Amino acid sequence: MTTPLRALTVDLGTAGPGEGHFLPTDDLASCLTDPRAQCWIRRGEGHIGFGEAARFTVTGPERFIEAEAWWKHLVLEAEVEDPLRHPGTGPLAFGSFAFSKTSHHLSRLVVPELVLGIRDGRAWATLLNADGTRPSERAVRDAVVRVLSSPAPRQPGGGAVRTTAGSPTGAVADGQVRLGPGSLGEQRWMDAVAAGVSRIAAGELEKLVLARDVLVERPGGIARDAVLRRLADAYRDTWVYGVDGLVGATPEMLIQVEGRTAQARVLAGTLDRRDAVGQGLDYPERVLAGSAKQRHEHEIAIQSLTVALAPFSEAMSAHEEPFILELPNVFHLASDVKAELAEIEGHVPTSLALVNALHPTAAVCGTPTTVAGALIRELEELDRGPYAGPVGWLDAAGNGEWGIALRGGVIESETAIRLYAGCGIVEASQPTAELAETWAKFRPMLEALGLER
Ligand SMILES: C=C(O[C@@H]1C=C(C(=O)O)C=C[C@H]1O)C(=O)O
Repeated sequence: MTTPLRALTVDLGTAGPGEGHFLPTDDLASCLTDPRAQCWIRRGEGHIGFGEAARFTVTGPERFIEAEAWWKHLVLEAEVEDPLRHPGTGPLAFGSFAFSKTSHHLSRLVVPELVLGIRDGRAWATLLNADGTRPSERAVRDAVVRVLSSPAPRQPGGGAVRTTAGSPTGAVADGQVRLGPGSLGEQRWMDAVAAGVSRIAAGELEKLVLARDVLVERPGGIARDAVLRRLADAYRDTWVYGVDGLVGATPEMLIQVEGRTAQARVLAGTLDRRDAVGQGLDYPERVLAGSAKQRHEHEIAIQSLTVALAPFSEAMSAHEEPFILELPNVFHLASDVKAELAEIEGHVPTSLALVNALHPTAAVCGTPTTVAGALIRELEELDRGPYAGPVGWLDAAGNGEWGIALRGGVIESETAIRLYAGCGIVEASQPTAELAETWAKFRPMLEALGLER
């Protein structure tokens, strides 16, 4: 970068419908007017990025550190006017990182030209100029008006594909959405699970997470923006992410940093909601919190996070007992962990530095990490790409939110998207149950794509 970026953040006031609001909605997902927009949305708030001012791509074991160094340099050089100084205001990068250090997939930070955000009911926008000129307040407001008015938002399931009016899933009218196997068919994947169980029983490792992929082809086109809007609408308690071709709605937070406070949401232990129908209200509690297998799996996941976070923390707290996270497709055993970050050499670590220390947790890899990682490569026969890798954003101060890219997929062409789902395997795991669990985890994306299963 020869010319430093110049950024201006403008407070757009409270967001909401009706007179007196510059942003005429309090639901950020309805501002997903551009199919290529980058986004991070939860309960109608978050950020959407339009256009591109800068980008960094990287592979390998140092991907987080190299990306962090690039970002620090970029923002150090930039001229920033940010009267708000909230987490997410000022220059912001969306990011997605490969799960594996050996992946060919390009990890990336993408810095949009325009970021539109809502936080605690207040809207703001940041415009970045790459040509050395200072953005004016008028230019920021004009840019927001432009992205909101053109092109018009399409209907859910829209794009070139017509949808069946009144269909609860918006099933495609031409009935041509195809669901095909990924790198391993169902039987071979269950064989891999059985092999994983034997290796655990043999004492090689304690827990292993095995994933598989399926390919969805939609001849009328993958309507990326419509998929994201549907996920944001149906899965309000998840973080809905869209970074280039990677889209999904994750319930799992690797690390969230605001100033000196870091938070994580650890999940492990899953129950398909369909299996809970008619079983009584306390069924999820009994099956998840009351099961030694699920509690064991969960304990391993928490341990892996807290041990990795401890060197960066002055204090850490978590509830004694995990809680049940209720999503439209599954129940999870969940724990929130909060840490007060320590200053190291006069600085609080950036969210990306923490990602470097925490990824991969046992929730998506296993324990011990290196044994599980090698076994994943041996058994899955899959390059996970960005699936189960960190996805999120960071700002100039290092604040950020990095979810784990679960319950999502990668758009591979105009008409094809590859979906990924995995399960924690312990000694008591049964391949058929794990296969069923992957289908429950594919469900948010399948439904957003107009497929029911
Ligand atoms: C690996 C996935 O999910 C992870 C595995 C879970 C489990 O095995 O119970 C639960 C949540 C996630 O930590 C996935 O969704 O693909």
